[in-house]
Amino acid sequence: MKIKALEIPDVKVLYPAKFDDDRGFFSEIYNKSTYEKIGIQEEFVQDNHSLSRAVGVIRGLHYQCSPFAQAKLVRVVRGTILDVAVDIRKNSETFGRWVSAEISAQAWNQIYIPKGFAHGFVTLEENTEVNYKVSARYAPELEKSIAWNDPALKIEWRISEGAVTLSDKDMQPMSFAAYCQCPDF
Ligand SMILES: Cc1cn([C@H]2C[C@H](O)[C@@H](COP(=O)(O)OP(=O)(O)O[C@H]3O[C@H](C)C(=O)[C@H](O)[C@H]3O)O2)c(=O)[nH]c1=O
Repeated sequence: MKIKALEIPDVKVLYPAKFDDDRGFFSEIYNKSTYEKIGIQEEFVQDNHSLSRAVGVIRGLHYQCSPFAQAKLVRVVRGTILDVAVDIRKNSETFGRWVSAEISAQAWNQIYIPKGFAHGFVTLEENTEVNYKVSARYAPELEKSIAWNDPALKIEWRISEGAVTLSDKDMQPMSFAAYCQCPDF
């Protein structure tokens, strides 16, 4: 499988093989032993699927605190997202830096995001459906949000601020400065 390490090498873009034939195609979209060999050791315990109808839907930046911190393996089954991961590990040399990658059904790629990152994406096509595995169950009481448009992070979302659709939760996030006062990783 082709792998592309991003500027923060713990975050990887994966390109699973896709076997086309006259009937259509076949692809192993996850295989524990294959993924362990490339360093993805987590046991994934939950699969998520979200549909975002509009272009410019931003979901994020989210993370769960220990003991339910989540590694994520994200793919897109319809449409396209710009996926963003922010390093929020206080002792990391890339603390506060972010990486992004375009993940799409067309490219048939995936992005692996370890624990210790705040995660989000913006949809770049209508009716985009995202499937992702997480390594810990949903724990809403331990879930936190950092502002997607925090000036301290300067994330390039490729969408103008006026064209963004957010959940109520994502309209009341904490600032990155507030996170830095009491980091969770
Ligand atoms: C995340 C989650 C949500 N829910 C319920 C809770 C709400 O009633 C509803 C929508 O949840 P929320 O608005 O938090 O969904 P997203 O905004 O897509 O959240 C996700 O956005 C970014 C991309 C992430 O990386 C996280 O996986 C997750 O935080 O689904 C569940 O029942 N289980 C879950 O694991």
